[in-house]
Amino acid sequence: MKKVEVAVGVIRRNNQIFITKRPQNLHQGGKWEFPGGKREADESMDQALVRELREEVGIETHGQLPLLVIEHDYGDKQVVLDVRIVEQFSGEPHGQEGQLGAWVAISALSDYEFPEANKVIIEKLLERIR
Ligand SMILES: Nc1nc2c([nH]c(=O)n2[C@H]2C[C@H](O)[C@@H](COP(=O)(O)OP(=O)(O)OP(=O)(O)O)O2)c(=O)[nH]1
Ligand SMILES: [Mg+2]
Repeated sequence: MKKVEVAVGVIRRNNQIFITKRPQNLHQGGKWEFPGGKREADESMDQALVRELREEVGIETHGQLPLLVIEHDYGDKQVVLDVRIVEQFSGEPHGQEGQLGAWVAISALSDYEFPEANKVIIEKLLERIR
């Protein structure tokens, strides 16, 4: 099965992260996520993240810090998530495609339901604020 490469943005302001809810009809729908999406063939990961954050949450990204890369097999789909922290951006993030959005304290992220692959992302963020 082909691996789907996904650029994922952890949008951070102080100790809060902006998350959105995946539309029900999509893969892993109904769960919360860090905004992002598939890299297109003619793009770098950086470019893919800038485009996805513009399309999904309406911000302009000015800086990306690598956090981790996760490979996960959902059975029906194999993904490689390239997760970056975004602290430098302009505009106020909001669900630009009608999806719910929320600023959540890092310590409260574990109260939200995320796709399975996200467990390690949340663990790593928690380690950072400990
Ligand atoms: N954006 C995002 N995707 C995630 C997360 N965790 C996780 O397993 N995924 C998976 C779900 C999807 O299979 C894939 C992302 O694809 P996507 O549906 O967001 O892609 P996209 O925005 O380009 O949308 P489209 O091409 O389907 O319109 O990565 C996460 O935190 N954020
Ligand atoms: Mg997406």
